[in-house]
Amino acid sequence: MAKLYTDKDASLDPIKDKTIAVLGYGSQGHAWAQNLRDSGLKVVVGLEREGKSWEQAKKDGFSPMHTEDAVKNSDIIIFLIPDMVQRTVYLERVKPNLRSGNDLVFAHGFNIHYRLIEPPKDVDVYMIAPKGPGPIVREYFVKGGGVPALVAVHQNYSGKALEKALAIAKALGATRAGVIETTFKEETETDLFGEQVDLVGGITQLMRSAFQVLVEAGYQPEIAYYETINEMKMIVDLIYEKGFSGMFKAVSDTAKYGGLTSGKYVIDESVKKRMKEVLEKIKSGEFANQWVEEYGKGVPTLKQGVQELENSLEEKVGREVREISLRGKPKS
Ligand SMILES: NC(=O)C1=CN([C@@H]2O[C@H](COP(=O)(O)OP(=O)(O)OC[C@H]3O[C@@H](n4cnc5c(N)ncnc54)[C@H](O)[C@@H]3O)[C@@H](O)[C@H]2O)C=CC1
Ligand SMILES: CC(=O)[C@](C)(O)C(=O)O
Ligand SMILES: [Mg+2]
Ligand SMILES: [Mg+2]
Repeated sequence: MAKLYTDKDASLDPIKDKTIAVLGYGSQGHAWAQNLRDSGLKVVVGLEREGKSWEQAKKDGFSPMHTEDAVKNSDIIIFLIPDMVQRTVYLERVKPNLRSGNDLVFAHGFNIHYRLIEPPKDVDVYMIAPKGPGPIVREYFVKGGGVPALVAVHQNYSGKALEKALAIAKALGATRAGVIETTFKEETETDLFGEQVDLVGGITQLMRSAFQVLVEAGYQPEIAYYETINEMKMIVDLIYEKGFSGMFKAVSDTAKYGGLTSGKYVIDESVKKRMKEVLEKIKSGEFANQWVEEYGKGVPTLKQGVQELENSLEEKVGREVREISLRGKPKS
């Protein structure tokens, strides 16, 4: 197994006297800023303008400042703004204020790997990539746990980049679980692949298609929602805690037999073949170019997709069904 870093392998010493700028106060930003502060580190929040994030940061006890001021006042600069925004913010606000010996830190390798950001030689460039959504990074930390993370070093000017990456991972709570070392290339390509074919894209489409088949066949939408979408969480929780075999142990033999046979019939080799095409587009940079172009046009495809999803029957039914399910979910 890959080397696993846990709490005992990481120390906050290399960064305890540094000031850390967290740029962005969204999904990851709010979690990092608060976790690092609660771990005793000196954190400033840097934002472009006064708005929703600014207000939220103030509510959480920070005194947010404009991006360039946060950069001027810090040693370590963490990019927790959307991937497509990072290049412009880097060129306009960060680079002009960067000092030799500063650190540029990322939660995902996109901008460095695809060379949208090309840092000068005299800074450290490293990454701590949590393998979970921002709100969970905060929630687990508050409850005494942590979301696992990957660390990677792109540029090691100080010779201490890995130690600092592990220190931040520790302050985030990630070493309470475990941290594995990777490269910017491996993290970027696998993260994009996972979210596209599986975590975000694949699972959504799988559940929606199953829901639609039942509804189109005349079954009640609420029944279809329970069966194809709502129950997924319980199945995934079992996989998360006990693996596929553990999940199989919890379901009936009928489900095991039908699942094994029909599962492989529906998700067959042709699906794997298209997954490989997706991976190739990620590796070649084609996906990155496509996304940059889409962003430049004002994200029309993204907007249309989100709109279609929001207006779908599965979302409408889901809002009603979730109320019922959440009522039964134990509070903890
Ligand atoms: N969302 C997640 O759970 C995960 C995100 N990541 C990575 O973390 C980084 C941050 O992602 P998220 O937290 O999802 O970002 P987000 O979309 O939640 O970021 C919102 C923040 O960025 C600021 N922002 C938005 N547009 C801006 C603009 N044009 N100029 C300047 N600031 C702007 C907002 O004011 C807000 O504070 C990305 O590199 C992402 O790939 C990595 C792991 C998981
Ligand atoms: C939450 C996460 O890890 C993702 C899916 O990769 C992301 O939000 O980019
Ligand atoms: Mg991810
Ligand atoms: Mg991602």
